[in-house]
Amino acid sequence: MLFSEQNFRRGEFCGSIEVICGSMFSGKTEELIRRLKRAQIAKLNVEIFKPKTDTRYDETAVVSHDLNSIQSTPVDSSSAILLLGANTQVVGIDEAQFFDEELPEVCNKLALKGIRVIIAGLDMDFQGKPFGPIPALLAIAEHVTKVNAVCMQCGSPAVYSYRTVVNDAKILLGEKDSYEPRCRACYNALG
Ligand SMILES: Nc1ncnc2c1ncn2[C@@H]1O[C@H](COP(=O)(O)OP(=O)(O)O)[C@@H](O)[C@H]1O
Ligand SMILES: Cc1cn([C@H]2C[C@H](O)[C@@H](COP(=O)(O)O)O2)c(=O)[nH]c1=O
Ligand SMILES: [Zn+2]
Repeated sequence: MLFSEQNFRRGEFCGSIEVICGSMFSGKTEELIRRLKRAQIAKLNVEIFKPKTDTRYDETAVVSHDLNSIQSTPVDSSSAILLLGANTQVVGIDEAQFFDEELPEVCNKLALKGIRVIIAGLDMDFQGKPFGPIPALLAIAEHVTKVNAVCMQCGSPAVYSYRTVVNDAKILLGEKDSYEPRCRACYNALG
């Protein structure tokens, strides 16, 4: 589904929250970058944030698995997003699952200032459990896009991120070395 750059306007107000969720490799970051680059082309002021801890591909840029990228500001809490993003027109946030539980309220405050807030994050962790602030963000968003990866076992649409290494920690940064997207049947080893 394609998104227009402008929300329905009542007077000058155009704030909104969009969430892009799904498993690893489902295209969340690519969709986030696509929307943010279109906002930049439209000459809107855009501020992009990611968790400071996410240094997988780059210290500062948001980078997709296909190495598409866009510059961002790494921050260590959602309060920094409120501080640094309050005077812009569009705020983008990647890897939102790693932020604290205050993130939904921060996004709400930004949207109420008239800002278009676009968030990408994992809806489920490797155990298939809701991940961090994403469920609460899904509840308050105007627009939710759930994207699917391709199951690495059977080729069906994949909604789970299966961890291929033995490690029970909820947070374990990684890519194809430690995760593969799987469909419901393959994730649960059915059939
Ligand atoms: N199993 C897979 N299913 C879908 N895309 C995959 C898979 N493995 C690698 N990719 C690549 O990953 C890209 C998506 O990367 P990205 O947007 O960073 O995903 P996400 O942020 O959801 O992890 C796809 O365009 C595709 O080229
Ligand atoms: C499922 C799961 C993932 N992670 C980590 C692994 C990656 O570093 C990111 C997700 O990145 P992507 O852009 O969505 O591919 O999250 C984790 O720490 N714990 C998990 O359960
Ligand atoms: Zn499968």
